[in-house]
Amino acid sequence: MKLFTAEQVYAADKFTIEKQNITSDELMERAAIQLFNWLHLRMQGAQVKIHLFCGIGNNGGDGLALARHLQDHGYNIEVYVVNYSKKRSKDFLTNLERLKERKIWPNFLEEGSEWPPIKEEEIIVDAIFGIGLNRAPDEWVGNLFEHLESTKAFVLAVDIPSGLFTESVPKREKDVLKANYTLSFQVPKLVFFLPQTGKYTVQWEVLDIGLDKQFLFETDTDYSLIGKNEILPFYRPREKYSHKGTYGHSLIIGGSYGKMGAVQLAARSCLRVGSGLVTVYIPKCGYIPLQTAIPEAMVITDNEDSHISEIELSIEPTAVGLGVGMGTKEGTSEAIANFLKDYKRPVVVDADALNLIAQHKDLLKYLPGQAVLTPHPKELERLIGSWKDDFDKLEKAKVFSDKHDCVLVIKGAHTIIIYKNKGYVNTTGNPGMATGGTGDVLTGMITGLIAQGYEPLQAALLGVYLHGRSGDITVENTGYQALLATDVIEGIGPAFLDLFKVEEKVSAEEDGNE
Ligand SMILES: NC(=O)C1=CN([C@@H]2O[C@H](COP(=O)(O)OP(=O)(O)OC[C@H]3O[C@@H](n4cnc5c(N)ncnc54)[C@H](OP(=O)(O)O)[C@@H]3O)[C@@H](O)[C@H]2O)[C@@H](O)CC1
Ligand SMILES: [K+]
Repeated sequence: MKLFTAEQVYAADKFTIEKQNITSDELMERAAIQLFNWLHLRMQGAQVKIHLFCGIGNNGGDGLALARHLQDHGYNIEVYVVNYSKKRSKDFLTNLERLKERKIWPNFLEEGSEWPPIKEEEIIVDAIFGIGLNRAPDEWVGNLFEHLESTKAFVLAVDIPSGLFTESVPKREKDVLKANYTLSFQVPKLVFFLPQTGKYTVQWEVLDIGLDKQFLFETDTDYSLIGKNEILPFYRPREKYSHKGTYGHSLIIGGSYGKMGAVQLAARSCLRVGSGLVTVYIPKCGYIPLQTAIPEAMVITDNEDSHISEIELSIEPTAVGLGVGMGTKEGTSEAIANFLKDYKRPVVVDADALNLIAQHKDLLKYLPGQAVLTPHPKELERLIGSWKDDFDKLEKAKVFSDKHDCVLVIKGAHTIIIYKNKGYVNTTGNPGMATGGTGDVLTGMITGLIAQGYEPLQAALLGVYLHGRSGDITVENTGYQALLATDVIEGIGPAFLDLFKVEEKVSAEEDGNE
C-alpha cells in the first residue's frame, strides 16, 4: 500500500471531485458516512456520550457532518467548535448550518474558555486539525489537548491525531492529542510508523472514501507499506524438478567464544527459509556445538579457537551472511576487511561486521552491489551519522543507500527498508521480538532468500515480512515475554503457509465501504 504525502492526498481529492463530477461537500459527506458506519457498527446505538471536538477547516467539517449523522440515529452527542482561527472553510460552514437547522448548537471554545467535563467512560472524537496543519497549535489549544487526555476518555481521531504533522516531527508532546484509534481517509500516513510519531496513535484503520483508484494507482510515492499483497507478486514457488542445488548455497560467517549461538540461529533460519545448502564458517570452538545442534549444516573452521582470524574458502557460496556473533578482535577485523576486498557475490552484513565497516568507511567501496546491511538504530548512527529527527534519518539513509548502492534494513518496531530513494515500511512483528537473537535470525533468513535467487531488495522485504509474521503467529502461544528467537525460527514455516491464507472480511464493514 502506498503512503501518500498530504500534497498528494489533496491532489487525489481534487482529481476525484473533477472526474466523478461531485462537489467537495459530497466528498466530505462520504467521509462522514464512513466515520458514522464505523462507529455505529461498534456502538449499536449505545447511549455513551460522544463529545465531538471540531476545528474550523475540513477536518472540523468532517466532525460536524459526523455529529449530524449520529444525532439522526439517536446518539447522545455534544459538539464543540475549537475556534482557533477566523478562516473557516466553506464545507465547514455548510455543515455548521446543517447542524443549526437541526437545532444543534455547538459550544465554541476559545482561549480562556472553561474546558468541558468529560467522564472516563465517554468518547472523544478528535476532528480539530487534519492534514492541513502547518504550524504548531496555539498554546491554549495545546492546553485543551492536555485536558482531553487527562479525562482518560477514549479518543477517536478523524484522519490523523490533531497536532501531528504529516511530514515532520512535532516539537512538543503536548501539541498533539494522542489517539486511541485513528480512522485515516483512504491511506495511512507515514507518521503512524516512525518511532518518534507512531506513539501518537495506538491503532489505525483506513476508511475508503472512494478517491479515484486510477489516480492512486498511477501516483508514485517515496514510501509504501509492505504487507502480504506487496510480497506475493514476487514470491517464488518451489518447483517439482528441482534439487538442493537449485536453491543456492548460503554461507554464514561469524561466531566467537561465547557467541556461537548467534551462528546457530542464523544458520537454522537460513535453512528454514529454504536455502538448498548451508555452511557456517566459525572459530574452532564452535565445531562440536554446531555439528550437534544443526545436522543439516556443514561446518568450516578457522585456524583460531576463539575468534575468526582469516577467511579462506574452499567453497563458492551463492550468498554470504556476515558478522553474527563475530566480535571485534583485531585479527577478526583484518580478516573481514580482506574477505570483503576479494568477495564479489551477494552479501548480508550484520552486527560486528557493520560496526567494523562503520569504523573503516573505506571498506564500503569493496561491498558488492546491493549489499544488504541490517543495522539497529545505534549501528545505523555509526554508519550514517546522527540525525535531527526521524525524517532526517530517512533522508540520510536514502543518500547513503544511493551513494554505496546498498539496501539498508533499519530495524525497529516498524522495520524500514531503504533502497536508493524509496522506503518500504514493514507491518508485521510485535514487542515480544525485542529479545536477543532475533536479529541473527533475520540475517540468516535474508541470506537464505538471496541464495535462492531473490534480488537483494526482494529478499530483504520478504525476509523482514516473514520474520515479523512468524513472530506474530508464534506470540499467540507464548505471549510477549516468553517469545524466544528460536521460536521465531520455528514460526517461519507457518509464516510461509500464512502467505496463502485468504483473510475473511467483516461483511458489515464491507457494506460500509460501498
Ligand atoms: N482528500 C481527503 O482525504 C479528504 C479530506 N477531508 C478532510 O479534510 C482535512 C483537511 O482539511 P483542511 O485542508 O481544511 O485542513 P485542516 O487540517 O482541517 O486545518 C484547517 C486549517 O487550519 C489552518 N491551520 C493549520 N495549522 C494551524 C495552527 N497551528 N493553528 C491555527 N490554524 C492552523 C490552516 O489554514 P491557514 O490558517 O494556514 O490558512 C488549515 O487549512 C483532512 O484531514 C480530512 O479530515 C475530507 O473532508 C474529505 C476528503
Ligand atoms: K484530527
